[in-house]
Amino acid sequence: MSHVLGLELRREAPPLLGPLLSPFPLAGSWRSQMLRSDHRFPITNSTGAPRKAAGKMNILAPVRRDRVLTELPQYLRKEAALHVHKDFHPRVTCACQEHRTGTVGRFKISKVIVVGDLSVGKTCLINRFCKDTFDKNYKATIGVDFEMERFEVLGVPFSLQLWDTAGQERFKCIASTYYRGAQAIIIVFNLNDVTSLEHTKQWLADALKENDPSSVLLFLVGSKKDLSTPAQYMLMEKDALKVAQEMKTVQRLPSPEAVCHLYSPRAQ
Ligand SMILES: Nc1nc2c(ncn2[C@@H]2O[C@H](COP(=O)(O)OP(=O)(O)OP(=O)(O)O)[C@@H](O)[C@H]2O)c(=O)[nH]1
Repeated sequence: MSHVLGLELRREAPPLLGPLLSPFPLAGSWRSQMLRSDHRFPITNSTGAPRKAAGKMNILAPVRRDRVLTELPQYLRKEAALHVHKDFHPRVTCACQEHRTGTVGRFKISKVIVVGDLSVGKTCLINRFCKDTFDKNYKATIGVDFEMERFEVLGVPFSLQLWDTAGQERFKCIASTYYRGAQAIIIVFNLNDVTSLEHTKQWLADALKENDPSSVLLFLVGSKKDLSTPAQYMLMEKDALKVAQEMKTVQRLPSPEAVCHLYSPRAQ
Protein backbone atom coordinates (compact mmCIF):
# COMPACT_ATOMS: atom_id res chain seq x y z
CA MET A 1 0.00 0.00 0.00
CA SER A 2 1.36 3.37 -0.88
CA HIS A 3 0.92 4.89 2.56
CA VAL A 4 3.14 2.15 3.88
CA LEU A 5 5.51 3.01 1.10
CA GLY A 6 5.60 6.56 2.44
CA LEU A 7 6.85 5.29 5.78
CA GLU A 8 9.26 2.88 4.17
CA LEU A 9 10.65 5.68 2.09
CA ARG A 10 11.79 7.56 5.12
CA ARG A 11 13.83 4.61 6.30
CA GLU A 12 15.24 3.64 2.98
CA ALA A 13 15.02 6.87 1.10
CA PRO A 14 18.16 6.90 -1.01
CA PRO A 15 17.91 3.37 -2.51
CA LEU A 16 14.24 3.89 -3.39
CA LEU A 17 14.38 7.50 -4.36
CA GLY A 18 17.51 7.14 -6.44
CA PRO A 19 15.87 5.45 -9.41
CA LEU A 20 12.70 7.50 -8.95
CA LEU A 21 14.34 10.85 -8.87
CA SER A 22 17.15 10.41 -11.29
CA PRO A 23 15.15 11.14 -14.44
CA PHE A 24 13.58 14.20 -12.91
CA PRO A 25 15.81 17.23 -12.89
CA LEU A 26 13.70 19.47 -10.69
CA ALA A 27 12.91 17.31 -7.70
CA GLY A 28 16.40 17.74 -6.42
CA SER A 29 16.15 19.03 -2.87
CA TRP A 30 15.98 15.73 -1.05
CA ARG A 31 18.29 14.10 -3.47
CA SER A 32 20.87 16.82 -3.42
CA GLN A 33 20.79 16.85 0.38
CA MET A 34 21.50 13.15 0.29
CA LEU A 35 24.18 13.52 -2.32
CA ARG A 36 25.88 16.16 -0.24
CA SER A 37 25.86 14.00 2.87
CA ASP A 38 28.38 11.26 3.45
CA HIS A 39 25.86 8.89 4.98
CA ARG A 40 25.43 5.44 3.62
CA PHE A 41 21.96 3.96 4.01
CA PRO A 42 22.09 0.17 4.15
CA ILE A 43 19.20 -1.68 2.57
CA THR A 44 17.58 -3.56 5.42
CA ASN A 45 14.48 -5.69 5.88
CA SER A 46 11.83 -5.01 8.55
CA THR A 47 13.98 -6.61 11.26
CA GLY A 48 16.88 -4.36 10.39
CA ALA A 49 18.98 -7.16 8.87
CA PRO A 50 20.53 -6.45 5.49
CA ARG A 51 18.58 -7.86 2.56
CA LYS A 52 20.18 -10.45 0.37
CA ALA A 53 21.48 -8.98 -2.81
CA ALA A 54 19.10 -10.20 -5.46
CA GLY A 55 19.59 -10.05 -9.20
CA LYS A 56 16.45 -8.01 -9.62
CA MET A 57 14.50 -6.57 -6.75
CA ASN A 58 10.93 -5.39 -7.06
CA ILE A 59 11.04 -2.59 -4.51
CA LEU A 60 7.81 -0.86 -5.46
CA ALA A 61 4.55 -2.04 -3.94
CA PRO A 62 1.53 -2.03 -6.26
CA VAL A 63 -0.27 1.27 -6.64
CA ARG A 64 -3.17 1.54 -4.18
CA ARG A 65 -6.49 0.81 -5.83
CA ASP A 66 -7.94 4.26 -5.16
CA ARG A 67 -4.85 5.80 -6.75
CA VAL A 68 -5.54 4.18 -10.10
CA LEU A 69 -7.45 6.65 -12.25
CA THR A 70 -8.86 5.16 -15.39
CA GLU A 71 -10.50 8.41 -16.36
CA LEU A 72 -9.72 11.97 -15.42
CA PRO A 73 -12.18 13.26 -12.83
CA GLN A 74 -14.38 15.98 -14.23
CA TYR A 75 -14.11 19.41 -12.68
CA LEU A 76 -16.89 20.77 -10.52
CA ARG A 77 -16.28 24.38 -11.41
CA LYS A 78 -14.40 25.36 -14.53
CA GLU A 79 -12.67 28.29 -12.82
CA ALA A 80 -11.29 25.93 -10.17
CA ALA A 81 -10.18 23.24 -12.60
CA LEU A 82 -6.64 22.06 -13.14
CA HIS A 83 -7.57 20.47 -16.41
CA VAL A 84 -10.55 20.92 -18.63
CA HIS A 85 -9.92 18.08 -21.06
CA LYS A 86 -11.34 14.58 -20.76
CA ASP A 87 -8.16 12.83 -21.79
CA PHE A 88 -4.45 13.36 -22.33
CA HIS A 89 -3.39 14.61 -25.72
CA PRO A 90 -3.17 11.52 -28.04
CA ARG A 91 0.55 12.17 -28.56
CA VAL A 92 1.17 12.06 -24.80
CA THR A 93 -0.80 8.81 -24.40
CA CYS A 94 1.01 7.28 -27.34
CA ALA A 95 4.46 8.33 -26.05
CA CYS A 96 3.70 6.85 -22.61
CA GLN A 97 2.41 3.59 -24.01
CA GLU A 98 5.47 3.22 -26.18
CA HIS A 99 7.84 4.23 -23.37
CA ARG A 100 9.03 7.25 -25.32
CA THR A 101 8.83 9.71 -22.46
CA GLY A 102 12.40 10.91 -23.04
CA THR A 103 14.02 12.78 -20.18
CA VAL A 104 10.98 12.24 -17.97
CA GLY A 105 11.90 8.55 -17.92
CA ARG A 106 9.74 5.74 -16.65
CA PHE A 107 8.24 7.72 -13.81
CA LYS A 108 6.69 11.09 -13.76
CA ILE A 109 7.19 12.79 -10.43
CA SER A 110 5.71 16.02 -9.19
CA LYS A 111 6.85 17.85 -6.12
CA VAL A 112 4.27 19.53 -3.92
CA ILE A 113 5.23 21.78 -1.03
CA VAL A 114 2.79 22.51 1.76
CA VAL A 115 3.40 25.79 3.58
CA GLY A 116 1.53 27.95 6.07
CA ASP A 117 1.55 29.26 9.62
CA LEU A 118 2.30 27.23 12.69
CA SER A 119 -0.39 24.70 13.63
CA VAL A 120 -2.78 25.50 10.76
CA GLY A 121 -3.08 21.80 9.93
CA LYS A 122 -0.53 21.08 7.18
CA THR A 123 0.52 17.73 8.62
CA CYS A 124 -3.10 16.69 9.21
CA LEU A 125 -3.97 17.52 5.62
CA ILE A 126 -1.13 15.35 4.30
CA ASN A 127 -1.85 12.53 6.73
CA ARG A 128 -5.51 12.47 5.74
CA PHE A 129 -4.54 12.28 2.09
CA CYS A 130 -1.76 9.70 2.42
CA LYS A 131 -2.81 7.57 5.39
CA ASP A 132 -6.45 8.49 5.94
CA THR A 133 -5.74 9.32 9.57
CA PHE A 134 -6.31 12.30 11.84
CA ASP A 135 -4.36 13.03 15.03
CA LYS A 136 -5.83 15.58 17.40
CA ASN A 137 -2.55 15.93 19.29
CA TYR A 138 -0.30 18.64 17.98
CA LYS A 139 3.28 17.68 17.21
CA ALA A 140 5.18 20.49 15.55
CA THR A 141 7.00 19.60 12.36
CA ILE A 142 10.72 20.10 12.75
CA GLY A 143 12.23 21.37 9.52
CA VAL A 144 10.50 19.26 6.89
CA ASP A 145 8.81 15.91 6.51
CA PHE A 146 8.17 13.94 3.38
CA GLU A 147 5.57 11.58 1.93
CA MET A 148 5.36 9.89 -1.42
CA GLU A 149 2.14 8.79 -3.12
CA ARG A 150 2.08 6.69 -6.25
CA PHE A 151 -0.67 6.91 -8.82
CA GLU A 152 -1.53 5.44 -12.15
CA VAL A 153 -3.29 7.97 -14.33
CA LEU A 154 -4.76 6.61 -17.56
CA GLY A 155 -2.20 3.83 -17.45
CA VAL A 156 0.70 6.19 -16.84
CA PRO A 157 2.71 5.80 -13.59
CA PHE A 158 2.85 9.00 -11.65
CA SER A 159 4.30 9.85 -8.24
CA LEU A 160 3.57 12.73 -5.96
CA GLN A 161 6.16 13.92 -3.47
CA LEU A 162 4.50 15.82 -0.65
CA TRP A 163 6.78 18.04 1.40
CA ASP A 164 5.38 19.01 4.78
CA THR A 165 7.21 22.11 6.00
CA ALA A 166 7.39 23.57 9.50
CA GLY A 167 5.34 26.68 10.22
CA GLN A 168 7.47 27.73 13.18
CA GLU A 169 9.61 30.77 12.49
CA ARG A 170 12.78 29.14 13.84
CA PHE A 171 12.55 26.31 11.28
CA LYS A 172 11.63 28.53 8.33
CA CYS A 173 15.21 28.75 7.17
CA ILE A 174 15.62 24.97 7.00
CA ALA A 175 12.20 24.44 5.43
CA SER A 176 12.69 27.05 2.72
CA THR A 177 15.72 25.17 1.37
CA TYR A 178 13.26 22.49 0.24
CA TYR A 179 10.98 24.83 -1.71
CA ARG A 180 12.90 24.64 -4.98
CA GLY A 181 11.56 22.64 -7.91
CA ALA A 182 7.93 22.47 -6.80
CA GLN A 183 5.24 21.90 -9.40
CA ALA A 184 2.53 22.79 -6.91
CA ILE A 185 2.37 24.94 -3.79
CA ILE A 186 -0.35 24.35 -1.21
CA ILE A 187 -0.73 27.25 1.19
CA VAL A 188 -2.77 26.34 4.24
CA PHE A 189 -4.54 28.78 6.57
CA ASN A 190 -6.85 28.28 9.52
CA LEU A 191 -10.43 29.27 8.73
CA ASN A 192 -10.77 30.52 12.31
CA ASP A 193 -7.69 32.69 12.29
CA VAL A 194 -7.69 35.66 9.95
CA THR A 195 -4.01 36.35 10.65
CA SER A 196 -3.07 32.99 9.18
CA LEU A 197 -4.95 33.99 6.01
CA GLU A 198 -3.11 37.32 5.87
CA HIS A 199 0.20 35.50 6.22
CA THR A 200 -0.51 33.32 3.17
CA LYS A 201 0.73 36.11 0.89
CA GLN A 202 4.12 36.06 2.59
CA TRP A 203 4.27 32.25 2.41
CA LEU A 204 3.52 32.44 -1.29
CA ALA A 205 6.14 35.14 -1.88
CA ASP A 206 8.77 33.03 -0.10
CA ALA A 207 7.85 29.88 -2.01
CA LEU A 208 7.92 31.71 -5.32
CA LYS A 209 11.45 32.98 -4.69
CA GLU A 210 12.53 29.40 -5.37
CA ASN A 211 10.06 28.54 -8.12
CA ASP A 212 8.83 29.75 -11.45
CA PRO A 213 5.48 31.53 -10.98
CA SER A 214 4.52 30.91 -14.59
CA SER A 215 4.51 27.14 -14.24
CA VAL A 216 3.62 26.42 -10.64
CA LEU A 217 0.13 25.39 -9.54
CA LEU A 218 -1.20 27.12 -6.48
CA PHE A 219 -3.80 25.97 -3.98
CA LEU A 220 -5.04 28.04 -1.10
CA VAL A 221 -6.52 25.68 1.47
CA GLY A 222 -8.56 26.68 4.49
CA SER A 223 -8.45 24.17 7.36
CA LYS A 224 -10.43 23.45 10.55
CA LYS A 225 -13.79 24.02 8.94
CA ASP A 226 -15.41 21.94 11.68
CA LEU A 227 -14.45 24.58 14.26
CA SER A 228 -16.13 27.52 12.54
CA THR A 229 -19.78 28.56 12.64
CA PRO A 230 -21.63 28.91 9.31
CA ALA A 231 -21.55 32.73 9.66
CA GLN A 232 -17.80 32.80 10.40
CA TYR A 233 -17.19 30.40 7.60
CA MET A 234 -19.07 32.49 5.04
CA LEU A 235 -17.09 35.59 5.97
CA MET A 236 -13.79 33.75 5.82
CA GLU A 237 -14.64 32.14 2.50
CA LYS A 238 -15.26 35.57 1.01
CA ASP A 239 -11.93 36.88 2.32
CA ALA A 240 -10.10 33.76 1.16
CA LEU A 241 -11.47 34.00 -2.36
CA LYS A 242 -10.37 37.63 -2.44
CA VAL A 243 -6.85 36.64 -1.35
CA ALA A 244 -6.75 33.86 -3.96
CA GLN A 245 -7.75 36.35 -6.65
CA GLU A 246 -5.15 38.83 -5.43
CA MET A 247 -2.45 36.16 -5.50
CA LYS A 248 -3.29 35.36 -9.09
CA THR A 249 -3.18 39.01 -10.12
CA VAL A 250 -0.11 40.08 -8.16
CA GLN A 251 1.98 37.01 -8.92
CA ARG A 252 0.63 36.72 -12.48
CA LEU A 253 -0.13 33.08 -11.94
CA PRO A 254 -1.62 31.21 -14.90
CA SER A 255 -5.31 31.67 -14.43
CA PRO A 256 -7.44 28.78 -13.33
CA GLU A 257 -4.86 27.12 -11.12
CA ALA A 258 -5.00 29.49 -8.18
CA VAL A 259 -7.96 28.01 -6.44
CA CYS A 260 -9.34 28.15 -2.97
CA HIS A 261 -10.30 24.95 -1.17
CA LEU A 262 -11.92 24.90 2.22
CA TYR A 263 -11.28 21.75 4.10
CA SER A 264 -11.45 19.91 7.38
CA PRO A 265 -9.76 16.56 7.83
CA ARG A 266 -12.18 15.82 10.69
CA ALA A 267 -15.38 16.50 8.88
CA GLN A 268 -14.57 14.09 6.03
N1 LIG B 1 -10.61 20.44 14.85
C1 LIG B 1 -9.66 20.38 13.92
N2 LIG B 1 -8.38 20.33 14.32
C2 LIG B 1 -7.44 20.28 13.37
C3 LIG B 1 -7.74 20.27 11.99
N3 LIG B 1 -6.58 20.22 11.30
C4 LIG B 1 -5.61 20.19 12.22
N4 LIG B 1 -6.09 20.22 13.46
C5 LIG B 1 -5.34 20.22 14.72
O1 LIG B 1 -4.47 21.35 14.73
C6 LIG B 1 -3.23 21.03 15.35
C7 LIG B 1 -2.10 21.35 14.43
O2 LIG B 1 -2.16 20.49 13.29
P1 LIG B 1 -0.87 20.15 12.41
O3 LIG B 1 -1.35 19.43 11.21
O4 LIG B 1 0.17 19.50 13.23
O5 LIG B 1 -0.38 21.63 12.04
P2 LIG B 1 0.88 22.07 11.16
O6 LIG B 1 0.43 23.17 10.30
O7 LIG B 1 1.47 20.89 10.49
O8 LIG B 1 1.85 22.63 12.28
P3 LIG B 1 3.46 22.89 12.17
O9 LIG B 1 4.08 21.57 11.91
O10 LIG B 1 3.87 23.44 13.50
O11 LIG B 1 3.69 23.87 11.10
C8 LIG B 1 -3.32 19.57 15.75
O12 LIG B 1 -3.67 19.49 17.13
C9 LIG B 1 -4.43 19.01 14.89
O13 LIG B 1 -5.11 17.95 15.49
C10 LIG B 1 -9.12 20.33 11.60
O14 LIG B 1 -9.49 20.37 10.43
N5 LIG B 1 -10.02 20.37 12.62
